[in-house]
Amino acid sequence: MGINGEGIGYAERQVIFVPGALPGEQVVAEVVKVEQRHAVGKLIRVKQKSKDRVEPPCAVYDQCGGCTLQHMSYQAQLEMKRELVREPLSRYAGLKKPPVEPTVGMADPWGYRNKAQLPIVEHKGEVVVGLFQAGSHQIVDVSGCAVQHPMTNRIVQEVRDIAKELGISLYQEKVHKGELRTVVARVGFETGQCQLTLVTRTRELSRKNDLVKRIVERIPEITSIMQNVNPAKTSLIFGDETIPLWGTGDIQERLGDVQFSLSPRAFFQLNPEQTPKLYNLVADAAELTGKEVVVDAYCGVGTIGLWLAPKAKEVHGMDITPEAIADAKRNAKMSGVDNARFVVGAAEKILVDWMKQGLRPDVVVVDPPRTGLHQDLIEALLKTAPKRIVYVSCNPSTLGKDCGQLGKKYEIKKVTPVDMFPQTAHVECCSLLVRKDN
Ligand SMILES: C[S@@+](CC[C@H](N)C(=O)[O-])C[C@H]1O[C@@H](n2cnc3c(N)ncnc32)[C@H](O)[C@@H]1O
Repeated sequence: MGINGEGIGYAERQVIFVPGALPGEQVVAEVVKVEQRHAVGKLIRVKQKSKDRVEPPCAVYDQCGGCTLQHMSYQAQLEMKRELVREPLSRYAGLKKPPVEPTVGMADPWGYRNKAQLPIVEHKGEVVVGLFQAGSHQIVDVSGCAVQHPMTNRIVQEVRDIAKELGISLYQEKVHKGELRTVVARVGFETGQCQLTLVTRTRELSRKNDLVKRIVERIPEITSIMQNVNPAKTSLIFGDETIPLWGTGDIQERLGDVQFSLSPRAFFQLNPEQTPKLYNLVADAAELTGKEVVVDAYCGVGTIGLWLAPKAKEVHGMDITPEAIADAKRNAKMSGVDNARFVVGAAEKILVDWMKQGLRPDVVVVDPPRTGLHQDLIEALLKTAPKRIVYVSCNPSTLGKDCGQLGKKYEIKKVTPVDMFPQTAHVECCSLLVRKDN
């Protein structure tokens, strides 16, 4: 299987990637693209079925492109993800037998997402909130999405209906006109609090007051309605300005003993059932005794740092997003943590500054975006050489490459994939790297 969940096979010795095909199957596929080293095929028919093939429950599975593995049994998905993590570790980090544990899965791998982030458009006279079909500008209505929490689906459906009733002006990408562009719905699984963010092209939003009034009437669970203004011609969701429309600005969420306050743009893990499992793996890997200085690099709203703080001497976190750091500071206060500090800035710069100021961390946790660690951070880690690095990654390929470099000084002891995104090919993992001369 490929990293996007495609089946990889051969057709007359030509390597061919076929989305929807599974290992061990024989399929009829139409070649739709030929690249230098491989072709891409569209699945027409399965001639010989894998035992792992299941009927995808979602009605728009073929069109949506959001999930890519609903046709594979959940157990097989978990095994495939373990393999997805193993492969780049042997390729880039030169490990003959990468120490990859079985993937930590969910008991019920549906309805797990706490946030929906969907464009709202007019399509053939209807208001549709959905995802663009892979490789096209055709929008598919996903308002009943099976991997979303039912509450985010409900908010999205209500906004869609109210926008239609009120004739709200909707954004048209082609001509860069219209007002409302994206609906972002977030729910706190533990607290039940709900946040709606309406992303608009303009500061003005016609019939804004009526829209807010109807939302509040129809969704009593809603606690926060915000407007984010994004005037740019861009595929990025959010702009720089966020205006409160109703209720509290942030919503509250709890993971274990830690309390979080979430502003609309702050990153927060999407799967609240799996997140504590991931953070417990980080805590196990860090092996804290209460004496350690811990750095939480790419800390977001402080989640991992605050999880570890009760067992550490002190925690130092940094993140490039100012709102996330503001949330992290508030979260520390709300959770009664007084041994953690959080600073705005690029991890690769801040860690070097802290080292110059004499900080010598025992454990560094890194949780970078999909692009992996910045080269300067890798060099700073090799220089400061903490005893342990705990690497949380959402991209096995950059994890493999970064471990290849860190391998100069570190042994990769244990890697545990965690299935944060069932039904998709994405996989998160927690890796423990221990200094070789330790
Ligand atoms: C995968 S998230 C991890 C957040 C957090 N550890 C968590 O578990 O919720 C990556 C974070 O890296 C931040 N980020 C991106 N580039 C960065 C950089 N160069 N330096 C510091 N933070 C960065 C983003 O703002 C985001 O919060």
